This record gives sequence, C-alpha cells and structure tokens, in this order.
Amino acid sequence: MLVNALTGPSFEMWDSDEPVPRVELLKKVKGCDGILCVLTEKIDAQLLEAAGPNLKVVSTMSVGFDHLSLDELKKRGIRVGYTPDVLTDCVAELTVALLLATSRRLIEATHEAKTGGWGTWRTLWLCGHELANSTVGILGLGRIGVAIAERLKPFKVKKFIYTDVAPRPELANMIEAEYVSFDELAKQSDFLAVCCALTPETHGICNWNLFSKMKKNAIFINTSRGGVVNQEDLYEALSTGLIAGAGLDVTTPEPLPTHHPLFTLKNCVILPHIASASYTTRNAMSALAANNLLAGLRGEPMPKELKL
Ligand SMILES: O=C(O)[C@H](O)CO
Repeated sequence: MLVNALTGPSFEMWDSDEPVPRVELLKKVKGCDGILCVLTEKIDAQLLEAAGPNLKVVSTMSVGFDHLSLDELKKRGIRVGYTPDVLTDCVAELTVALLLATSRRLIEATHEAKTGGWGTWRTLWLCGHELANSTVGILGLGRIGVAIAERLKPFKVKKFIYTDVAPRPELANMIEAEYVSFDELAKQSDFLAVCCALTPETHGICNWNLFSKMKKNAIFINTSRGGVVNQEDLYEALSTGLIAGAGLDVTTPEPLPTHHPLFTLKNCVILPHIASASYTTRNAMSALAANNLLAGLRGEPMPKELKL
C-alpha cells in the first residue's frame, strides 16, 4: 500500500496476493509519503531513490526486516514500523507442529498409509524421536523462542538451552533455559529450533560447522529465515544421516523450486512459510502495520517502531 499525502491523503493498494511487480512498484512509489509492505518487497536504495524525498515512513507487515535496507532508511531519516508480538503465539504453535511432524515422521506416515505402504504392524517401522527427556536448543532467544519453550515444556523436555550474542537472563529465566556456547548448543541439542533474525552475522550460520557437531538423532527446525541455513550443507547432513531430520518453514529462495534436492529427502519436511498464517494473526499484523503507518505519517510514536 502506498500513501500520497500531497493530494489527499490518498491510498493506493496492490489488490492481489501476488507480490507487486518491481517495475510497477518503482513507478508507483514516486512521491509517496508512506509505504506499507510485506516481506516480498525489497525496500532498498533503488526503491528509496524512486520514492523520492517525501517518503517518511515504511511499515512492514512482518516481524522480520531483512527485506529492508536499514542503513539506507536510517541515512534518509525514514521511520520503520514492524509487527512483533502479535504473531508470537501463532509462530510458536506452527514451530511445535513442524517439530512434531518432523520428529514423528507424520508426512511420511500419511503418505505410506495412503499409498499402500501400510502392511502389518512392524516393530521399528516409522519410528521417530520423542520430546520426553530431551534437550531442546534455541538459536536466538527472543519472544518466539520463549513461546516455543513454553509450549514444549508439557511434553516433558528435560532441559532447555540457548545461545545468542549474549545471555538474555530476563527471557531465559521464564523458561529456565541455560546459556551455552554455539558449539555446546550443537552438541547437546536433541531438537534445535532456529529463532534468530537474519542479519549479516547470522547469514549461513547453520552450516557444516554446526551440523557436523550435532547428534545423529537431532532434529533441526527453522521458522526464522532461510538465509540462516547453508542448504547444501543441510542436504549433505540429512542425506548422510549426520542428523535425523529437518523441518523448514523458510528456505532460500522462496518458493523453493520443486526440483530442489531437499524435496527428495524423506527426513526433510518443508512448509511454504506459513508460520504466522492464521486468520487472527494475519488480521492483527495488518491492523498493527496500518496503525504504525498512520502514526508515522502523523509524526506520532508508532505502536511498534523499529529503532534504527
Ligand atoms: O517475518 C514475519 O513476520 C514472518 O516471517 C511472516 O509472517
């Protein structure tokens, strides 16, 4: 959605679920005071140049902001709104669903049941890994990591551990999680949930170095951003049995081409970036993004402003 306050205010909405074609967006942003975008729109120097000096606020309907060039926005004094908190429950819920689907091999199991693979009861057939007595690791402890741990605790998890750039005691205490080094996280986790933001520091951080230290029974789950994972290394780790399975809600690129090698693996469950996809949450995200935009245009504090 683009806002041009000179003539109104007037709003122009891209009325489609498909992303705005870049050429169209570059044309339409000219002279706008505000932009409400989703994560498929790259808000970079080229777009900001095309928008011109009127642009005061960019409001993204997402908690992730790796599609925004923060340096370029800051340089131009453009304020940024985003949508944390309102999606935490929904994302945590999906992460738990993906973790269970991956560790208990649900997708493989329904496929077998539907396609005639279901023979007599067999002792080790479709065995997976259970949460009871396990150690769950969280890479990047924030609101979502805490919400995931809160949901997993009733499954009788033995221990929560986490790593981040520094200990986060105020959050960790809520879930009695222990701060460990990156290497220890890799070595100790039976389940490893990636919850960190994609930044230059976290880009490709889940690579061979991580996978090679993980347990053979470990399940790797990513609901943050595909860019934190080196997918070639993940493929190697999964296909050679270095780790037991992976559940991915996010990939690089999105959509992941249907011929991608990860799709050939039974121990890899891939979802099409749906962690925040509930009616309640998407409505809350839309309302928050609109309120951020309007507050920014009025020069008022935004309900959720990203500090640049
Ligand atoms: O960043 C976000 O908000 C999610 O990835 C999409 O809802």
